[in-house]
Amino acid sequence: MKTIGVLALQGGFAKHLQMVSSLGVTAVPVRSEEELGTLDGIILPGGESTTIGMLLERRGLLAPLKEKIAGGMPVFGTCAGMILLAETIEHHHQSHIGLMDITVERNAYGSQVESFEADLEVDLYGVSHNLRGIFIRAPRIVRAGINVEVLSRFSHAPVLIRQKNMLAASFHPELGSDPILHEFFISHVL
Ligand SMILES: NC(=O)CC[C@H](N)C(=O)O
Repeated sequence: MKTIGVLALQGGFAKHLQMVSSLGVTAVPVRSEEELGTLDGIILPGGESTTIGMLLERRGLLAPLKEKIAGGMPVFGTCAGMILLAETIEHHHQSHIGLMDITVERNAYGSQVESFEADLEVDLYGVSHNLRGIFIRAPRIVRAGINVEVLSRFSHAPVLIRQKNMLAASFHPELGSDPILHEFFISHVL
């Protein structure tokens, strides 16, 4: 039986826990280094990336988490979780994991229309799937390195990407009704 951790320091971790559990997989909140040890994979939720990064550092979790992911632990970062994974965050100096070969711009989809939904086509290895993407003060991927696979785009920018054991979305798949990306993470990335 697989166990998926959901980083539960701040932000939208509850819906991720629910979605993973609804797929019949054990989901546990993660708040300490000890809790990292027993996981098959981890989800980094949306929220405020500066706060999550600061709490990761304060709790001594940043270095061990980075080490685990660099060592191959599967990770799925959504929104702020994707920002934490990005190698470069434009215009901001904040604590982050920095292992994905991407540059992101925080809150990049405009300050007036801060949140929106869009119909996305996601390409899950030959199987194309329509998904409603919920974007909440979402980051934009402004650069993706050659090792980064783009699984979906919205208005030309990648919004769902994979680099080896790391999957990331600039939107919130846990807030929709379709668990396809959680299923994909569990079956293909794990
Ligand atoms: N929904 C989200 O996770 C928003 C991310 C947030 N704007 C940040 O920069 O951290």
